[in-house]
Amino acid sequence: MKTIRVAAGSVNQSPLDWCGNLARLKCVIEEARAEGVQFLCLPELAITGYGCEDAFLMPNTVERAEEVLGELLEVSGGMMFTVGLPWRHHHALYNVAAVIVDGELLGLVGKQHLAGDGLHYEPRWFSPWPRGVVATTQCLGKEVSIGDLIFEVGGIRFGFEICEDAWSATRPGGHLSAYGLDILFNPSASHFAFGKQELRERFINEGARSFGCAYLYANLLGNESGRVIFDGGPLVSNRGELVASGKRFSFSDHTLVLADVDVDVNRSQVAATASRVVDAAEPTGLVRSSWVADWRMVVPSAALEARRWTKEDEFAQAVGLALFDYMRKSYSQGYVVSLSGGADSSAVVSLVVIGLQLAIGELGEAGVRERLAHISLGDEVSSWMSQLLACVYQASDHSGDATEESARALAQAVGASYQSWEIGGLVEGYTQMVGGGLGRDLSWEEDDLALQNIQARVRSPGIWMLANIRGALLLSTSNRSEAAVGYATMDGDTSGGLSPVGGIDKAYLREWLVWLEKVGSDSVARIPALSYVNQLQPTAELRPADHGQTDEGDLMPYPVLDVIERAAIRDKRAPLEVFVVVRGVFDGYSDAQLKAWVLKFFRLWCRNQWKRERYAPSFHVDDENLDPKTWCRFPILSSGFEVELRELEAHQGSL
Ligand SMILES: Nc1ncnc2c1ncn2[C@@H]1O[C@H](COP(=O)(O)OP(=O)(O)OC[C@H]2O[C@@H]([n+]3cccc(C(=O)O)c3)[C@H](O)[C@@H]2O)[C@@H](O)[C@H]1O
Ligand SMILES: Nc1ncnc2c1ncn2[C@@H]1O[C@H](COP(=O)(O)OP(=O)(O)OP(=O)(O)O)[C@@H](O)[C@H]1O
Ligand SMILES: NC(=O)CC[C@H](N)C(=O)O
Repeated sequence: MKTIRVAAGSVNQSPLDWCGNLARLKCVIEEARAEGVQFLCLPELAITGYGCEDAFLMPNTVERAEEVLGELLEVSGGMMFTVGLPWRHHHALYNVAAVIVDGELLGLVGKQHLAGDGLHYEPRWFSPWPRGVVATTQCLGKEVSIGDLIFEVGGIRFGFEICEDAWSATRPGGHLSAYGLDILFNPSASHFAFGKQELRERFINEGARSFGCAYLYANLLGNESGRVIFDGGPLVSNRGELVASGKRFSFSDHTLVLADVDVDVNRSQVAATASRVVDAAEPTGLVRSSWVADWRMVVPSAALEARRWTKEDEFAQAVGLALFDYMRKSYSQGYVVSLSGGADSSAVVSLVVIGLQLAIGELGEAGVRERLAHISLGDEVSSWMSQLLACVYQASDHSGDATEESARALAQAVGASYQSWEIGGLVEGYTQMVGGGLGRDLSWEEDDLALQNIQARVRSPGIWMLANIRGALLLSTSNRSEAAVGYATMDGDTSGGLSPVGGIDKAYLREWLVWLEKVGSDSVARIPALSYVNQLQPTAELRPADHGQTDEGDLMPYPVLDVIERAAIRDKRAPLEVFVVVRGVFDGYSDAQLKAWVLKFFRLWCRNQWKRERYAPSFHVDDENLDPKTWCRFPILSSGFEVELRELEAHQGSL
C-alpha cells in the first residue's frame, strides 16, 4: 500500500490584486499543509487572475507575477503544488503552470490548447505551447525547464492538462499516459454555464479512467472580473471514480478538497490493462526531483459533495454569489433597484436577497462583516437588507395598483428599503416643454413611442440620484429577450451599472420566479411574496391603461421569441431556416403569423445592435449570451438581411 494525499483548491481572485491573490494562495496552501497534503493543484493564472485582459501584455504584469511566485516558493516546504501565471519566452507570452516542490521551482508547463471561443480570448495574448517541445527559461534567477513537461518527484509521475487542454480531442493526457502517470493536474479557469459541472465531471472521470491515474481539477471561484462567474467546486477523480468534490459557488475566499490515493493499486490496474500503449523510452520533457513525499499507510478516503443541481438552484447561487462579489469588489455600499413589481425587477431584487442570505448562511455574521469591511453594517443582521438594498416604485399615470402592490409586498417581505414616487408631473412637464417647442400638443396617435419612452427616461435621474446618495450601484433590469429585440428605452429602463439578468431569457425568468415562490431548495429559501408578480401578465405599462399594452402584444409570445432567437443567433440560421424551425415547434399558429414574427425578430435584432453595445455588463450563464463584448458579435450597421427577408416574405408553399 502506497498512499499519497492529494488536494485541489479553488480561490476567489481578482485581476492584478498582487497582495490579495498572494494572501489567498498562501492561505489555501497552509490549510493543505495542515491537512498533510503532499500534492496540491491550484487554478490557472491564479497569481494574476484570469481576467486581466490586455493588461496581460504589460511587462509589469509578468514581472509582478514572478515576484509573487517567488513569495510562494517560501511557503512550499514539505509539499508540491502547482499554480498558474503568464510567462514570457522568446518575446512571446505563454499561459503556464509553475511546478513548485519543497522550496524549489521545478519547471513551467505551457498550455497547449488556448481557449479562444465564446468569452475566452486567450489567443489575443498568449501563444500555444507546441506539443513535444521543451526549452529552458530564466525564472526567479535560475534556469528552469519550460514546455511540454512530465515530472517525477519522489517516484511519483505527474503531468498536466491546463483547462482547455482537457476539452480538446488531442488532450495531452493521452500521450503522457504512455510514460505512466500517477497524477494528472488540471489547473482551470472555467466559466460557469448551466449544467457545465456535469460535463467537467465527465471528462475528468474519463481522463482518470483511461490514463489510469488520479486527476486533480482546480477551478477559480466567484465573480473575478465583473461578468464571468467561476464555479469553484474543486474535483478529484481516481481511475474514473469521483472521490472528492468541493462546494460550488462558495462565498469563502477558498475551498479545498482532499483525497488519499493508493498509487500501488492504480499502477497494478494500469499494468493489467492489456490494450495500453506504453513508451519505454524516457520522455524528452522529464524533470526529476529527489524530494520524497512520505508514504502513508492509510485507507483512501473521500470527500464528496453529493448534490444534484437543478438549473433553478444554479441560477440562484451563481448570480447570488456574483452580485455579492461585485458589491464587495467594487467597494459599493449596496444596490438600488427601480422596482416595477414586474418579473424582471422582482427577479433582480430576489437575486440580491439570495446572495446576501447565502453569504450569511455560509460565512456567518462575523464572516460577512469581514467580507464587507468597507461597509459599516448595522448592529442587527435583520437591518442589513434595508441598508444594502433600496427599492423604489415610480408610478406614472399609466401604472396599475397591482404592480405597486406586487413591488411593495416583495420589498417588505425581504426587508429591503422601499419607497414610492410619482413621476406623472415630470412626464407632463417634458411633454409640455417639447410640445410647446414643436407648437403642437403631443398625442398617442402621433407620438406613441416618444410618449412611452419619456416615462421610462423620467424614471432614470431620480433612481441614479438615490444610488449616488447611498453610494450604491444602480442595477438595471433588462433581460436577454428584450435585448434581442431592443424592447427597452435606452437611458431609461436600461440605466444602471450592472445588469444581473441580462444573460437570461424572459420565459425562463418567469419560470424561475414561480420556483422561487413555491419550491426553493435546501440552500435557497422560498420567497412566497412573489405570488403577486407571478400572477401578473408582463407589461411595460407605458401606454394608457385602455390600450391594454402587454410585452407579448407588442412583440410576440416570449416562448416563440426564445425559439426564434436560439435558432437565429445561437445556431446562426438564416431567416427561412428559422421559419422552418419555429414551424416545427409551434403548430398552434398559422404559417403567416409565424413568418411575420420571424421577420419582426430579424428586423428588430439588426436595428438594435447599438443598444446591446450599450447595455450594462451582465453575467454569463449560458451559450445563448448576446453580450457583444464577450460573446456574440454583430455589426451595428448592416443591410439587415434585406435579401433573405424578402425571400422569406415571398416564400409560398411547402418547404
Ligand atoms: N443605429 C443606431 N445607433 C445609435 N442610435 C440609434 C440607432 N438607431 C436608433 N438610434 C436612436 O435610438 C432612438 C430610439 O431608441 P429608444 O429611444 O430607446 O426607443 P425605441 O427603440 O424607439 O422604443 C423603445 C421600445 O421599448 C419598449 N419599452 C420601453 C421601455 C420599457 C419597456 C418594458 O418592457 O418595460 C419596453 C417600448 O414599448 C418601445 O417599443 C432613436 O431616437 C435614435 O436616437
Ligand atoms: N412603476 C415602476 N416603478 C419603478 N420602476 C419601474 C416602473 N415601471 C418600470 N420600471 C422600471 O423599468 C423596468 C422595465 O419595465 P418592465 O415593465 O419591463 O418591468 P419588469 O420588471 O420587467 O416587468 P414586466 O414583467 O411587467 O415586464 C423595470 O424592471 C423597472 O426597473
Ligand atoms: N480557461 C480555459 O481554458 C477555459 C476553456 C474551457 N473550454 C472552459 O470553458 O472551461
